[in-house]
Amino acid sequence: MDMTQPRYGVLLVNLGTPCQPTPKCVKCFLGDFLSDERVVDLPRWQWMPILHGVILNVRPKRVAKAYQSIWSEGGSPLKVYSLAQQAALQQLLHERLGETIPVELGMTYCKPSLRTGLDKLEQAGVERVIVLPLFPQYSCSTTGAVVDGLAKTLKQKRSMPEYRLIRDYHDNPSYLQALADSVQRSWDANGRSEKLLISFHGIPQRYVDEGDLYRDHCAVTAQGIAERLGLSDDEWIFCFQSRFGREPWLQPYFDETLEALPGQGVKSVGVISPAFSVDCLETLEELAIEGKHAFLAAGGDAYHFVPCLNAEPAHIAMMADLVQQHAGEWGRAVQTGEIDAA
Ligand SMILES: C=CC1=C(C)c2cc3[nH]c(cc4nc(cc5[nH]c(cc1n2)c(C)c5CCC(=O)O)C(CCC(=O)O)=C4C)c(C)c3C=C
Ligand SMILES: [Fe+2]
Ligand SMILES: [Fe+2]
Repeated sequence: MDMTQPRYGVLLVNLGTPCQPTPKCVKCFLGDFLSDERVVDLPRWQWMPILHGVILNVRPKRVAKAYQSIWSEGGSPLKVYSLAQQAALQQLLHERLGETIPVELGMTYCKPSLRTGLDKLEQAGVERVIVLPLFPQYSCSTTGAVVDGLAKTLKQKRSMPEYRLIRDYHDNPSYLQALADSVQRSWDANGRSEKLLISFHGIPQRYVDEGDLYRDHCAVTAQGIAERLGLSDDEWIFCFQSRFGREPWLQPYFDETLEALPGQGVKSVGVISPAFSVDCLETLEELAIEGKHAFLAAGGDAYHFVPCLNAEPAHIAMMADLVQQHAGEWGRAVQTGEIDAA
């Protein structure tokens, strides 16, 4: 074996995000994302006129404003944090293994693309790839779309690497512990809230009725966090945010649940959103800013959003564990022929 060839590489995959918080870039991102049949599965003849005739003319302006309110110096928070994870994971794998395991980032939509991530791994000499979508709970609309995107990318090439997919990690004990610890830190800093809302990005109820594992995965994650914090059943609420379109999405809805709480005598809440590996528009704007306004306007006193795990060491250590477990014999010299050669 070529000693400079890495044993394997890692492709971290996140959803994607606009490159600038402008209506033009947001339109390009939404057009790519919302054209995917995995995300919106209506018949094309029905959906395309709505998408191009209505949504892409109206939504980008409003959503660009929301992106502007959370934009950071390095760009979109989703991209900044995902790149920080990439660098930290490569460094930790190097520390643990004493050799370079290249880690690259690819997005399902927009840039850096899956193609860019895979090309970089190929250029580093990688022939075996662990694909780690940054979606802890499986959904056809996220992880399913990653698999489609990979297939589309590989179709453009004559060769392909061997690859393994980490389908989900919704019940990984280190992931659950890191989430529980992040809530505890928020309580230590802000006081313990009366209720913890464990809110997940929603999907249409119909996808679950048709077999998507997402709701079950979310329920296990939520239960795992509540148990680790020693919460009784009346101290936490399982809910879903970001409804889009007309059909019913997973319920209970975050916004309705939140706004009803002050009327029921609940004046302080904590909010955590474990479906997001990194902070992004949905957490920083919808949950941290809009959620707070809505709760205070409804009569609440204290609202604390618990940030995503981002590039926190416990999170990166969990990712490294996942990668090493899935790499299995790829990570061992005995399988590479080095021992025979010695
Ligand atoms: C239209 C249907 C949508 C489905 C189904 C959906 C599932 C889904 N999404 C995420 C993670 C993210 N979504 C983000 C933004 C976002 N999501 C939708 C729609 C659906 N999501 C839209 C239209 C948008 C863009 C914003 C808007 O127009 O309101 C993001 C944030 C991206 C960023 O740039 O910060 C993430 C992350 C999951 C995990 C999921 C299903 C489980
Ligand atoms: Fe763009
Ligand atoms: Fe989404």
